[in-house]
Amino acid sequence: MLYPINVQIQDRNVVVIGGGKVAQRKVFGLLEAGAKVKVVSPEITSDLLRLSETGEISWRPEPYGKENLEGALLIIAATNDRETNLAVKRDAAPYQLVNLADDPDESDFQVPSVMKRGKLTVAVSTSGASPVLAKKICTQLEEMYDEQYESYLDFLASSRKEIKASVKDELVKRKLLTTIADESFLKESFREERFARLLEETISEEGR
Ligand SMILES: C[C@@]1(CC(=O)O)c2cc3[nH]c(cc4nc(cc5[nH]c(cc(n2)[C@H]1CCC(=O)O)[C@@](C)(CC(=O)O)[C@@H]5CCC(=O)O)C(CC(=O)O)=C4CCC(=O)O)c(CCC(=O)O)c3CC(=O)O
Ligand SMILES: NC(=O)C1=CN([C@@H]2O[C@H](COP(=O)(O)OP(=O)(O)OC[C@H]3O[C@@H](n4cnc5c(N)ncnc54)[C@H](O)[C@@H]3O)[C@@H](O)[C@H]2O)C=CC1
Repeated sequence: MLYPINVQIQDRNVVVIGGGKVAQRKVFGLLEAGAKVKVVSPEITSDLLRLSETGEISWRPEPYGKENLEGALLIIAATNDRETNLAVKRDAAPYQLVNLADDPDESDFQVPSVMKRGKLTVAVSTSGASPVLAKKICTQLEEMYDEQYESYLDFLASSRKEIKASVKDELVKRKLLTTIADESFLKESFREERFARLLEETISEEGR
């Protein structure tokens, strides 16, 4: 079974071996999350070339060698050469996580399909059974969780901070946190005001 985590990779080193379509898709996702990406491949796509020219990625125009893995937190082997991909897995240190684009079973991690709405991230995995289905489910989720969730999550984040800072009783705190996650707050046009009133009432009741 796979253990899902959301990794903070801002400014962390990630090495991508291979520079084709699959490598490119992985690189785009990694850059979005702020990773420092190095691509190792004799040839790369025109989009990757552009990224290397602007300095958004570094490119080593050479075939894979073991030394390329040094200092990487995550490694993606996305060449079209199975032997090379397997060599990457073999050469990696035990503390490095390797993704093999052509071998779910040998991979230490798999890249899910992702749907984002501001602070909301939904990652869908089919454990390699059907990446197409994973993508389709994300598209359905995008309709279910539309644009209004972006500001709603910002509201929830700031309200939750206020609740944690000002309400002492654990039960009351839990009740408030559950209340603001109710759909009525999603739809409410004046939710900040409604929340402020609710918090004020709760605090004054607690003080009694
Ligand atoms: C195991 C995994 C490893 C990994 O890459 O991490 C893996 C493995 C393989 N994919 C293959 C094929 C395709 N992959 C896609 C698309 C995506 N693949 C992604 C992830 C994953 N793919 C991981 C499991 C995720 C899961 O299932 O939960 C996504 C979600 C994320 C991403 O890649 O960023 C991204 C959707 C992006 C989005 O959401 O937009 C498409 C469709 C398309 O390109 O549109 C096809 C063609 C159709 C088909 O073959 O089904 C093949 C066969 C290669 C061959 O036959 O040569 C293998 C190898 C094998 O199965 O052995
Ligand atoms: N995980 C996924 O989402 C998917 C995985 N695949 C698999 O991913 C692999 C790559 O697919 P594409 O990107 O479409 O292939 P591609 O043919 O577009 O690109 C292959 C890249 O690998 C590079 N390469 C080849 N040998 C190398 C070496 N020794 N060292 C460094 N780089 C080397 C080439 O220069 C090229 O840039 C294939 O094995 C395919 O089966 C395919 C589709 C989706």
